[in-house]
Amino acid sequence: MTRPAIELRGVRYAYRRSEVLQGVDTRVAAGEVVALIGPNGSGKSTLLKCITGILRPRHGHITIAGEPVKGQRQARIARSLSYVAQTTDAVYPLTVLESVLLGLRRASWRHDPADLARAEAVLQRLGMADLAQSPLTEISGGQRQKAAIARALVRQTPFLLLDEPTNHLDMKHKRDAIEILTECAREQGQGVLVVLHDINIAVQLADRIVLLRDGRVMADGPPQAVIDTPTLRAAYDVDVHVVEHQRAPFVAGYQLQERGRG
Ligand SMILES: Nc1ncnc2c1ncn2[C@@H]1O[C@H](COP(=O)(O)OP(=O)(O)OP(=O)(O)O)[C@@H](O)[C@H]1O
Repeated sequence: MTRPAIELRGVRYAYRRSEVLQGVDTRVAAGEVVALIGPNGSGKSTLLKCITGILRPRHGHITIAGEPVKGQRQARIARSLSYVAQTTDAVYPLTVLESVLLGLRRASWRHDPADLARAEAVLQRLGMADLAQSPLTEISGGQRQKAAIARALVRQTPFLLLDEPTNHLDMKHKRDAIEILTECAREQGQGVLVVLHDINIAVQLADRIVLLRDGRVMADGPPQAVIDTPTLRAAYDVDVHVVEHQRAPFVAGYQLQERGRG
């Protein structure tokens, strides 16, 4: 039996006249981690927003476990997926714990003890238990990013979409985030789609990497099949060097351009 999946077929999206997504086909199956990479402006965040139903593509089809996103109410889509947006600025001084409980969006002012236990367990898992009572406006950018991840994890939806969830995190917290997202896929069978700029993290984390450039899928496959020197040079216009490290591709660095020397 095929696993439930998010499927995209021929997805096109334009904000105004310029088409930002130019016919994207890909899928994310339950239990799988897919990393979405590509240069700035290649359409990664737009693609995530199309899947969530925040943006409505002009052409193409998106289905979540066989149900078309088109025409579905946001609340219904939200039952199938959790979304962590790129910016996690705090506007309201909710505590970290309150913000995680908000992820459950219960229609009651009283929090169920089971919800509280679930939220506390997620904070514990992210190493944030000691910050539970801190206002979101008084914690660091990296801590706020982890609170946003916690808000998504507590919902335990079949699919998780995360837009650059590790960009404010230090090495240790990046490693923790990789481990937690891997657990979500392996142990809870969630399908994870994560936008990343750090290609080495994408290689460590993902079963498949989708490389987007100018709104088109340039490569889609296991890390070993997608990450190599010629592909990355073509995608990013940078003289990058990919080597092999622990039997996986590893971006070792890139050449700086000579500017005005000599
Ligand atoms: N609200 C908007 N209105 C108009 N154009 C937009 C809007 N949001 C994004 N764009 C444009 O759409 C293109 C794709 O943007 P998107 O944010 O999807 O790229 P991205 O791959 O996520 O980039 P980054 O890596 O910089 O986050 C860019 O050229 C961007 O300027």
